[in-house]
Amino acid sequence: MVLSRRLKAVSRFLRIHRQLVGVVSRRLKAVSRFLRIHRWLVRAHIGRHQPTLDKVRLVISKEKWHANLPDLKDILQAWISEQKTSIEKDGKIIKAVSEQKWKGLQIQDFGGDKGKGVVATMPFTKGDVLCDYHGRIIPASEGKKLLSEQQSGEMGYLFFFKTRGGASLCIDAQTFPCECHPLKDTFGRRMNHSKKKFNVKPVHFQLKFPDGCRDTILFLASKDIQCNDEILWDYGVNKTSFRGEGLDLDWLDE
Ligand SMILES: C[S@@+](CC[C@H](N)C(=O)[O-])C[C@H]1O[C@@H](n2cnc3c(N)ncnc32)[C@H](O)[C@@H]1O
Repeated sequence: MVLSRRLKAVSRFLRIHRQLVGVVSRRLKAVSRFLRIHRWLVRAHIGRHQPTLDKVRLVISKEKWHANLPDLKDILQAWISEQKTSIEKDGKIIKAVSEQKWKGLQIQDFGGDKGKGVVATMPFTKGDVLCDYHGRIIPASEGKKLLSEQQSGEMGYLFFFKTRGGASLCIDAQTFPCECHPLKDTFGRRMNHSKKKFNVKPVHFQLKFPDGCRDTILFLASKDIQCNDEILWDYGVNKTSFRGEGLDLDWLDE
Protein backbone atom coordinates (compact mmCIF):
# COMPACT_ATOMS: atom_id res chain seq x y z
CA MET A 1 0.00 0.00 0.00
CA VAL A 2 2.74 2.42 1.10
CA LEU A 3 4.90 1.27 -1.81
CA SER A 4 2.14 1.85 -4.34
CA ARG A 5 1.55 5.42 -2.98
CA ARG A 6 5.29 6.12 -3.26
CA LEU A 7 5.36 4.77 -6.83
CA LYS A 8 2.42 6.97 -7.79
CA ALA A 9 4.14 10.04 -6.28
CA VAL A 10 7.37 9.25 -8.13
CA SER A 11 5.54 8.77 -11.43
CA ARG A 12 3.61 12.06 -10.91
CA PHE A 13 6.92 13.80 -10.19
CA LEU A 14 8.47 12.37 -13.37
CA ARG A 15 5.44 13.42 -15.46
CA ILE A 16 5.61 17.01 -14.16
CA HIS A 17 9.38 17.04 -14.61
CA ARG A 18 9.02 15.90 -18.27
CA GLN A 19 6.40 18.60 -18.88
CA LEU A 20 8.66 21.27 -17.38
CA VAL A 21 11.65 20.10 -19.43
CA GLY A 22 9.42 20.25 -22.52
CA VAL A 23 8.33 23.83 -21.76
CA VAL A 24 11.90 24.99 -21.03
CA SER A 25 13.32 23.36 -24.15
CA ARG A 26 10.54 24.89 -26.33
CA ARG A 27 11.32 28.30 -24.81
CA LEU A 28 15.06 27.81 -25.41
CA LYS A 29 14.40 26.85 -29.02
CA ALA A 30 12.22 29.95 -29.42
CA VAL A 31 14.94 32.15 -27.93
CA SER A 32 17.62 30.66 -30.15
CA ARG A 33 15.41 31.11 -33.23
CA PHE A 34 14.72 34.70 -32.16
CA LEU A 35 18.46 35.35 -31.87
CA ARG A 36 19.12 33.71 -35.26
CA ILE A 37 16.51 35.86 -36.99
CA HIS A 38 17.66 38.92 -35.13
CA ARG A 39 21.29 38.32 -36.20
CA TRP A 40 20.13 37.79 -39.78
CA LEU A 41 18.22 41.06 -39.76
CA VAL A 42 21.18 42.93 -38.32
CA ARG A 43 23.66 41.37 -40.78
CA ALA A 44 21.45 41.90 -43.78
CA HIS A 45 20.32 45.42 -43.02
CA ILE A 46 22.68 47.17 -40.68
CA GLY A 47 23.64 50.63 -41.93
CA ARG A 48 20.98 50.31 -44.62
CA HIS A 49 17.24 50.60 -44.40
CA GLN A 50 14.99 49.44 -41.68
CA PRO A 51 13.34 46.13 -42.70
CA THR A 52 9.59 46.27 -43.13
CA LEU A 53 7.26 44.11 -41.05
CA ASP A 54 6.58 42.07 -44.23
CA LYS A 55 10.30 41.37 -44.61
CA VAL A 56 10.53 40.21 -40.98
CA ARG A 57 7.44 38.04 -41.55
CA LEU A 58 9.08 36.48 -44.63
CA VAL A 59 12.31 35.66 -42.74
CA ILE A 60 10.28 34.02 -39.98
CA SER A 61 8.22 31.96 -42.40
CA LYS A 62 11.44 30.75 -44.10
CA GLU A 63 12.62 29.64 -40.65
CA LYS A 64 9.38 27.61 -40.41
CA TRP A 65 8.64 29.21 -37.08
CA HIS A 66 4.98 28.80 -36.24
CA ALA A 67 4.74 28.40 -32.46
CA ASN A 68 5.86 30.75 -29.68
CA LEU A 69 6.21 33.58 -32.18
CA PRO A 70 7.48 36.81 -30.64
CA ASP A 71 5.69 39.99 -31.63
CA LEU A 72 7.06 41.14 -35.01
CA LYS A 73 7.23 44.67 -33.64
CA ASP A 74 9.57 43.42 -30.85
CA ILE A 75 11.91 41.96 -33.48
CA LEU A 76 11.88 45.27 -35.33
CA GLN A 77 12.51 47.15 -32.09
CA ALA A 78 15.52 44.90 -31.41
CA TRP A 79 16.80 45.74 -34.90
CA ILE A 80 16.38 49.47 -34.21
CA SER A 81 18.33 49.38 -30.92
CA GLU A 82 21.05 47.24 -32.56
CA GLN A 83 21.28 49.82 -35.34
CA LYS A 84 21.53 52.61 -32.75
CA THR A 85 24.49 50.87 -31.10
CA SER A 86 26.15 50.36 -34.47
CA ILE A 87 25.70 54.05 -35.47
CA GLU A 88 27.26 55.09 -32.15
CA LYS A 89 30.42 53.14 -33.05
CA ASP A 90 30.46 54.00 -36.76
CA GLY A 91 33.88 55.45 -37.61
CA LYS A 92 32.61 57.18 -40.78
CA ILE A 93 29.86 59.02 -38.87
CA ILE A 94 32.26 59.98 -36.07
CA LYS A 95 34.72 61.34 -38.68
CA ALA A 96 31.95 63.27 -40.49
CA VAL A 97 30.87 64.86 -37.18
CA SER A 98 34.46 65.81 -36.24
CA GLU A 99 35.30 67.22 -39.66
CA GLN A 100 31.81 68.49 -40.52
CA LYS A 101 32.05 66.84 -43.92
CA TRP A 102 28.69 65.40 -44.96
CA LYS A 103 28.01 63.97 -48.40
CA GLY A 104 24.99 64.83 -50.55
CA LEU A 105 23.96 68.14 -48.93
CA GLN A 106 24.18 71.76 -50.04
CA ILE A 107 23.17 75.06 -48.45
CA GLN A 108 20.88 77.10 -50.69
CA ASP A 109 19.54 80.62 -50.27
CA PHE A 110 15.76 80.70 -50.70
CA GLY A 111 15.61 84.44 -50.07
CA GLY A 112 12.79 86.26 -48.29
CA ASP A 113 11.95 85.48 -44.68
CA LYS A 114 12.91 81.84 -45.12
CA GLY A 115 16.53 82.63 -45.83
CA LYS A 116 18.93 79.74 -46.24
CA GLY A 117 18.09 76.05 -46.21
CA VAL A 118 19.60 72.67 -47.04
CA VAL A 119 18.91 70.63 -50.18
CA ALA A 120 19.88 67.09 -51.14
CA THR A 121 22.39 66.70 -53.97
CA MET A 122 21.97 62.91 -53.99
CA PRO A 123 19.16 60.53 -53.04
CA PHE A 124 18.93 59.19 -49.48
CA THR A 125 17.07 56.16 -48.23
CA LYS A 126 14.85 56.04 -45.14
CA GLY A 127 17.08 55.51 -42.10
CA ASP A 128 20.23 57.08 -43.61
CA VAL A 129 22.17 59.53 -41.44
CA LEU A 130 22.34 62.92 -43.20
CA CYS A 131 24.21 65.16 -40.73
CA ASP A 132 24.31 66.31 -37.13
CA TYR A 133 23.02 69.43 -35.39
CA HIS A 134 26.41 70.93 -34.75
CA GLY A 135 27.29 73.37 -31.98
CA ARG A 136 28.68 73.59 -28.48
CA ILE A 137 26.77 71.64 -25.85
CA ILE A 138 25.57 73.73 -22.93
CA PRO A 139 23.17 73.13 -20.02
CA ALA A 140 19.52 73.74 -21.03
CA SER A 141 19.32 76.57 -18.46
CA GLU A 142 22.07 78.43 -20.34
CA GLY A 143 20.26 77.78 -23.63
CA LYS A 144 17.01 79.20 -22.21
CA LYS A 145 18.92 82.36 -21.24
CA LEU A 146 20.18 82.69 -24.83
CA LEU A 147 16.62 82.13 -26.04
CA SER A 148 15.22 84.88 -23.84
CA GLU A 149 17.79 87.32 -25.19
CA GLN A 150 16.62 86.67 -28.76
CA GLN A 151 15.14 89.70 -30.52
CA SER A 152 12.94 87.79 -32.96
CA GLY A 153 11.13 85.80 -30.29
CA GLU A 154 11.78 82.58 -32.23
CA MET A 155 13.81 79.53 -31.28
CA GLY A 156 16.69 80.46 -33.61
CA TYR A 157 19.61 78.07 -33.64
CA LEU A 158 19.17 76.22 -30.34
CA PHE A 159 18.34 72.55 -29.95
CA PHE A 160 17.09 71.40 -26.53
CA PHE A 161 17.21 67.71 -25.62
CA LYS A 162 17.40 65.24 -22.74
CA THR A 163 20.09 62.55 -22.44
CA ARG A 164 19.32 58.91 -21.56
CA GLY A 165 20.49 59.75 -18.04
CA GLY A 166 17.90 62.56 -17.85
CA ALA A 167 20.26 65.59 -18.13
CA SER A 168 18.69 68.61 -19.88
CA LEU A 169 21.09 69.98 -22.47
CA CYS A 170 21.09 72.36 -25.39
CA ILE A 171 23.12 72.53 -28.60
CA ASP A 172 24.10 76.13 -29.19
CA ALA A 173 24.42 76.71 -32.94
CA GLN A 174 23.52 80.33 -32.30
CA THR A 175 27.14 81.10 -31.47
CA PHE A 176 28.42 81.13 -35.01
CA PRO A 177 30.84 80.09 -36.35
CA CYS A 178 31.68 77.38 -33.86
CA GLU A 179 35.15 77.35 -32.32
CA CYS A 180 36.01 73.96 -33.83
CA HIS A 181 35.06 74.89 -37.45
CA PRO A 182 35.54 78.65 -37.76
CA LEU A 183 35.33 78.54 -41.56
CA LYS A 184 32.28 76.29 -41.90
CA ASP A 185 28.58 76.99 -42.23
CA THR A 186 27.31 73.70 -40.79
CA PHE A 187 24.22 71.99 -42.23
CA GLY A 188 22.16 71.22 -39.10
CA ARG A 189 21.62 74.87 -38.16
CA ARG A 190 20.50 75.78 -41.70
CA MET A 191 17.76 73.20 -41.96
CA ASN A 192 14.25 74.67 -42.11
CA HIS A 193 11.05 73.52 -40.49
CA SER A 194 7.98 71.68 -41.74
CA LYS A 195 5.33 70.09 -39.56
CA LYS A 196 3.68 68.31 -42.50
CA LYS A 197 6.43 67.74 -45.06
CA PHE A 198 9.44 66.89 -42.89
CA ASN A 199 11.77 64.25 -44.34
CA VAL A 200 14.33 63.90 -41.53
CA LYS A 201 14.01 63.50 -37.79
CA PRO A 202 16.53 64.32 -35.07
CA VAL A 203 17.67 61.38 -32.93
CA HIS A 204 19.89 61.49 -29.85
CA PHE A 205 23.01 59.29 -29.90
CA GLN A 206 26.04 58.93 -27.70
CA LEU A 207 28.81 58.73 -30.27
CA LYS A 208 31.90 56.84 -29.14
CA PHE A 209 34.73 59.27 -29.95
CA PRO A 210 38.30 58.13 -29.18
CA ASP A 211 38.34 60.53 -26.19
CA GLY A 212 34.96 59.36 -24.84
CA CYS A 213 31.21 59.48 -25.51
CA ARG A 214 29.63 62.65 -26.87
CA ASP A 215 25.93 63.49 -26.89
CA THR A 216 25.07 64.09 -30.53
CA ILE A 217 21.87 64.82 -32.42
CA LEU A 218 21.88 63.12 -35.82
CA PHE A 219 19.27 63.70 -38.51
CA LEU A 220 17.99 60.43 -39.97
CA ALA A 221 15.90 60.28 -43.16
CA SER A 222 12.31 59.56 -42.14
CA LYS A 223 11.43 58.69 -45.75
CA ASP A 224 13.27 58.27 -49.04
CA ILE A 225 14.69 61.61 -50.19
CA GLN A 226 15.26 62.57 -53.83
CA CYS A 227 17.96 64.79 -55.30
CA ASN A 228 16.99 68.53 -55.01
CA ASP A 229 14.48 67.90 -52.19
CA GLU A 230 14.75 70.44 -49.41
CA ILE A 231 15.74 68.82 -46.10
CA LEU A 232 13.11 69.70 -43.50
CA TRP A 233 12.50 68.65 -39.92
CA ASP A 234 9.67 69.30 -37.51
CA TYR A 235 10.96 71.78 -34.92
CA GLY A 236 8.22 70.43 -32.62
CA VAL A 237 6.85 73.89 -31.93
CA ASN A 238 3.90 75.92 -33.10
CA LYS A 239 2.91 79.56 -33.24
CA THR A 240 1.82 79.60 -29.60
CA SER A 241 5.24 78.32 -28.48
CA PHE A 242 6.66 81.78 -29.09
CA ARG A 243 5.07 85.16 -28.59
CA GLY A 244 1.60 84.01 -29.51
CA GLU A 245 -0.21 84.71 -32.74
CA GLY A 246 1.14 88.29 -32.77
CA LEU A 247 4.20 87.10 -34.66
CA ASP A 248 3.64 86.27 -38.30
CA LEU A 249 4.91 82.69 -38.13
CA ASP A 250 2.39 80.86 -40.33
CA TRP A 251 5.18 78.65 -41.70
CA LEU A 252 5.43 76.96 -38.29
CA ASP A 253 2.12 75.16 -38.88
CA GLU A 254 2.84 74.17 -42.50
C1 LIG B 1 17.38 77.02 -37.60
S1 LIG B 1 17.08 78.38 -38.63
C2 LIG B 1 16.99 77.66 -40.20
C3 LIG B 1 17.91 78.31 -41.19
C4 LIG B 1 17.52 79.72 -41.61
N1 LIG B 1 16.55 79.69 -42.68
C5 LIG B 1 18.73 80.52 -42.04
O1 LIG B 1 18.71 81.16 -43.09
O2 LIG B 1 19.72 80.49 -41.31
C6 LIG B 1 15.44 78.71 -38.16
C7 LIG B 1 14.87 79.95 -38.80
O3 LIG B 1 14.66 79.75 -40.20
C8 LIG B 1 13.41 80.30 -40.60
N2 LIG B 1 12.56 79.19 -41.07
C9 LIG B 1 12.65 77.89 -40.74
N3 LIG B 1 11.75 77.16 -41.41
C10 LIG B 1 11.07 78.01 -42.17
C11 LIG B 1 9.98 77.84 -43.09
N4 LIG B 1 9.45 76.66 -43.34
N5 LIG B 1 9.52 78.94 -43.72
C12 LIG B 1 10.05 80.16 -43.48
N6 LIG B 1 11.07 80.38 -42.63
C13 LIG B 1 11.58 79.31 -41.97
C14 LIG B 1 12.84 81.00 -39.38
O4 LIG B 1 13.23 82.33 -39.41
C15 LIG B 1 13.50 80.27 -38.24
O5 LIG B 1 13.60 81.04 -37.07
